[in-house]
Amino acid sequence: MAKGLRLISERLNTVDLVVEVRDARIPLSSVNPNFEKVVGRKPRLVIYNKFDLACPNTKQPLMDAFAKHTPHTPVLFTSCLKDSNIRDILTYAATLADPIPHINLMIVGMPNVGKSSLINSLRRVGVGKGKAAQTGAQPGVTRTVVGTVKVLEDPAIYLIDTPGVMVPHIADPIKSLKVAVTGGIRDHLANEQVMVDYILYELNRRHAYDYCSWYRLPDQQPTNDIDLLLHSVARRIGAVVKGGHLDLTMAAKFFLKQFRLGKLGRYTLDDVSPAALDTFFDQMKLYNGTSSRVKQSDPMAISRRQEKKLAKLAWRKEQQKKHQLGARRLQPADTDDE
Ligand SMILES: Nc1nc2c(ncn2[C@@H]2O[C@H](COP(=O)(O)OP(=O)(O)OP(=O)(O)O)[C@@H](O)[C@H]2O)c(=O)[nH]1
Repeated sequence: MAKGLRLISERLNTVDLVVEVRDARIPLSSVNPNFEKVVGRKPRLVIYNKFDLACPNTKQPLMDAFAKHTPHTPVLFTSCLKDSNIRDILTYAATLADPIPHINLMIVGMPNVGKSSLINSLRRVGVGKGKAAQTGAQPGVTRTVVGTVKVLEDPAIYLIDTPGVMVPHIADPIKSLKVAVTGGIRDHLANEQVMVDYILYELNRRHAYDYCSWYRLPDQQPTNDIDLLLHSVARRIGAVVKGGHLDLTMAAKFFLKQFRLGKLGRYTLDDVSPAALDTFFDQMKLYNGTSSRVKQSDPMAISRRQEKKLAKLAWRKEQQKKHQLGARRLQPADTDDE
């Protein structure tokens, strides 16, 4: 994480446009606040990738929020699998070509959001060339800066690939579950059955009950019981181990994969209501230093302020003491003078 941020900041001065890739299924949770501090006010294009897996209704509220809070930051919704809207990225980057003779783009984002896939899509669409970056279903495939790759001839546009940058510790357990179910955390670090339980909760909350018939749940009725679901899934896919027992881990892995492939439907797991988006943008402004408000949510910021305040108080007290001491020292002389 620290290495990733360091690599980004080292290359930043050679970059004309930062292309920040986010996962459209978790448009708020796939943002790394530390990254805001590093990239700050550099020209940026925000990409909501994997839009083919996200709820289509979330596009408009997100666009409205961008127009309201950061009107100079363009935002695009892409799918690297279908190369949809990829040309729009090149078209936007090309607008920077005057006066810059060739444009350097840097692709950044959390693990597994599709950075490498985007590089390959851009090359396919821009210069008709094949794979330049390795992709993978598990996070952390992009490890080092691959170098620069040309994605358009005229005007010349180059790309730098960077490793995914992950928040070191996501304090909010729901946020970390969202990142995990969308593939942002390596599966062996997150419990599959817990992830499936969360997906089940989200499906039920949305009354998305198709799973009941697909996996032949008893009486095709929705359930909150993860065991019941996993037993039905295991039976349906024939996940049986020695002795005829059902393999619930295999069932959980299967269900998770179905969700990630969009087979259970298109879902956006973050709240994109106007109020939630206002809060999100306000927080981001605090991180990248474009807000005049005090950073209440960051205890470090408060303690630093308090530290300064205390230092000021201590200095004043010191001055007062010196003053009093000086006054006391002067007193006898004054008396002498009398
Ligand atoms: N459905 C869908 N899948 C995508 C899309 N973009 C990428 N993927 C898949 O998501 C997975 C991760 O893609 P990568 O391009 O390797 O992601 P990355 O951000 O480079 O990942 P790291 O190397 O972990 O940083 C792969 O299985 C891709 O096929 C998309 O737009 N839609």
